[in-house]
Amino acid sequence: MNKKFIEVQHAEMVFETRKGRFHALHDINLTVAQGEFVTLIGHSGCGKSTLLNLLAGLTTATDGALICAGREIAGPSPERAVVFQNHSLLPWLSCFENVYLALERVFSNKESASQLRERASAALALVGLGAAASKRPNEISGGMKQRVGIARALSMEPKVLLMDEPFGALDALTRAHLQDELLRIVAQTGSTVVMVTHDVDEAVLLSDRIVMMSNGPAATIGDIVQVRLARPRERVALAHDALYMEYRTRVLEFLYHRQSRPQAA
Ligand SMILES: Nc1ncnc2c1ncn2[C@@H]1O[C@H](COP(=O)(O)OP(=O)(O)OP(=O)(O)O)[C@@H](O)[C@H]1O
Repeated sequence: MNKKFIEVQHAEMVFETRKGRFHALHDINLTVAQGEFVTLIGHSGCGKSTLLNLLAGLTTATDGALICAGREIAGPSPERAVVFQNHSLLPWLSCFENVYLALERVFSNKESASQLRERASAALALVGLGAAASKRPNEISGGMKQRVGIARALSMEPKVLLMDEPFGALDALTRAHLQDELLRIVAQTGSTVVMVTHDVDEAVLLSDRIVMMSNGPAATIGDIVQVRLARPRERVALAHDALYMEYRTRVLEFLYHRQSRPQAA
């Protein structure tokens, strides 16, 4: 297993704004092992999405280096699939067609239409949506829409799955259900995941490591918690687990004692 599958070295991000330069991220250093599940947590506006966007190649760091699978991240790539909070499905296409369209854009010159159809069906089955493949987004629930977004990302068989608060807009029960689904999917696919979250329980339940970011400007990694809870993880059993509580407390202490909420948030 490659322990340095993703490497972020001394990354800086400065935005040029109408009010001048805004130093969002400072000296970010992080390595992510292949198959590792890493969450980024921190107060609103600290730069979690900015860091995820750098990993996605949607923006470029103003300094430092970002490397994935031995190559510099120079732009977006299907190797690093992104799932956003807003599922961004095309409403006039079925679930199947939404996944298929994304596959066609990337792989149509390498794979036949029947191979792509197989891939799309397999990805929908993986997220438990095989039976809903022909439905349009307005015919399914918010949780199901988000699962289509995850299926679309997984259908690319990405090296890395980047998720920006993928369950942020869902109610608590749907969210819990999708977290369990994600645990199952990641166990099955062995995906490397970097996920932004605001939710401490979500971070402890899902992660191998929780990366805790300091408040901006010039936000950086304040501390990292290594979560040594055995997998598979079961949420009800963990609710009484002393180690789970300890990790939870460590993250809460970081967020509310060491980095209290910024005034403007
Ligand atoms: N394109 C941009 N131009 C200027 N400033 C930006 C830009 N993108 C982000 N910022 C600023 O960088 C900081 C970090 O933003 P970012 O969205 O990464 O935070 P976040 O931790 O993901 O927040 P939230 O949890 O609320 O989504 C914020 O102060 C934000 O205003």
